[in-house]
Order: sequence, then structure tokens, then C-alpha cells
Amino acid sequence: MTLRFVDACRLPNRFGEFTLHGFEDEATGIEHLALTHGDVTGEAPVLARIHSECLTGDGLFSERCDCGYQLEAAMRRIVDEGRGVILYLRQEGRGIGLLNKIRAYKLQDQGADTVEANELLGFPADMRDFSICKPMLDHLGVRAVRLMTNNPRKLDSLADLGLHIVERVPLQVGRNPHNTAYLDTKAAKLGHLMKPAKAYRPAPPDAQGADEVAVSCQVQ
Ligand SMILES: Nc1nc2c(ncn2[C@@H]2O[C@H](COP(=O)(O)OP(=O)(O)OP(=O)(O)O)[C@@H](O)[C@H]2O)c(=O)[nH]1
Ligand SMILES: [Zn+2]
Repeated sequence: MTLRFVDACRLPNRFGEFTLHGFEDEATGIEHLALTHGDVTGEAPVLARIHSECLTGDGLFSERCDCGYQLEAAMRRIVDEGRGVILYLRQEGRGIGLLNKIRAYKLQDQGADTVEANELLGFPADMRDFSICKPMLDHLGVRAVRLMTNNPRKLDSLADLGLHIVERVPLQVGRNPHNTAYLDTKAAKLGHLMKPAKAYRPAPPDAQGADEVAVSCQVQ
């Protein structure tokens, strides 16, 4: 794979001031993004999120998954910390693509779980390839990361690809009545490290944002 850096620009958003970096994987033509906040170069490990595209969760506010909540929480934590990086990888639907994810969601509407739905469509449970991450982080000058994730397989894949991960930072947010079964399947079948959840309680009226939703919904 060949990574080509295209350009970077300011990206202020409602959480803070980010720089948006655009890349192309020349082997596949896929465009990937990185968001940085503060100075991410140097020896000190950087708070990082490697986020797989989820148009439905990240852009359309879907409650079927936890992706949008995780993205928001990651941005808030990075801004609170003063520095950090998010790789936004264009690997929608754990790599099966958006239209196949819609097919998989329909099968889940009919009773399949998230793993069975992929398999019924002829795909493995997870088709993602994380090999672009190391060259992206190298380009940004990131040498070591504290990675926000609940997925131990992702940690193993990234470590095998040469990423220096000094710590896993849990990122358990956004449980709600529409994604409870999905999150439980991720824990049971895909090995995600999830603390047990209490029954869902609505967030208090003054709670805003992903972290607050998590606090109101999950056992700490
Ligand atoms: N095929 C498929 N993909 C899904 C489904 N729900 C979410 N996704 C995709 O799953 C990807 C996110 O993966 P997750 O397993 O939620 O999380 P992860 O990135 O492995 O682990 P974390 O770092 O803990 O978030 C995104 O690309 C979503 O589009 C689903 O039901 N079927
Ligand atoms: Zn999602």
C-alpha cells in the first residue's frame, strides 16, 4: 500500500480546534482522514482514536450502534487533554461497505445478530485492514499512542503492524435501547471489553453529549 498525503486545513468543530489531514491509499483509491488537536509530535504518547467510518452513526445520528457517541467522546477527551489524534478510516460497515451494511441491518431487523448478518451475506464478521494506520501516524509524527478502544483484536492487529500502543483507554459510551443487543453481541462474539450494563435509564434532562449519556446508562 502506498499512502499519499494530499493536504491539511483547519477544522474547528463544536468540540474545539482540529486540523484535518487528507490522505489517499493509492493502492485502493480510498480516501482516509486524520484529525489532530495540539502538537502530536514528540516522544510523549498521544491520546488516539482509530475510528472506522459509520455514516449512519457518525453522520445520521443512528442509535443502532455506539460509533457516533464514541467519535464525540474521543473528540471531547482529546480537547480536554490538549492534544490528540483521530484517524478516520473509510472502512464502512467493518469493511463491507455502506450498501451491504444496509443489507446486514435488514437481516438484523429480521432477527440475525451483527455477526450472523455478515455471514448470511457471505462476508466474515470483520473485514477491516488497519495497515494504513502506521504510515498515517508516521506522517503526523505520532510515535506512541494511548488508544481509545474496547476492541482487543484491533489492539492486536495494530500492534502487529508496528504501532507503539502504551495503553488502552476504554471508550464505552452511548448504550441505549436500540443498540443493547448489538453491544452485547460485540462483547460475546467479537471479544469487545465491555463492562456489564445496568438496565437503560434515560439521561437526566440537563445531560448533554456522549460522556453524559454513558454516565447515565452504564455501571462505572
Ligand atoms: N457489518 C456491520 N458493520 C457495522 C454494524 N454496526 C456497526 N458497524 C460498523 O462497525 C465499525 C465500527 O466497529 P466496532 O466493532 O463498532 O468498533 P471497533 O472500531 O472495532 O472497536 P472500538 O474501537 O471499541 O469502537 C464501523 O465501520 C461501523 O460502520 C453492523 O451491524 N454490521
Ligand atoms: Zn456505527
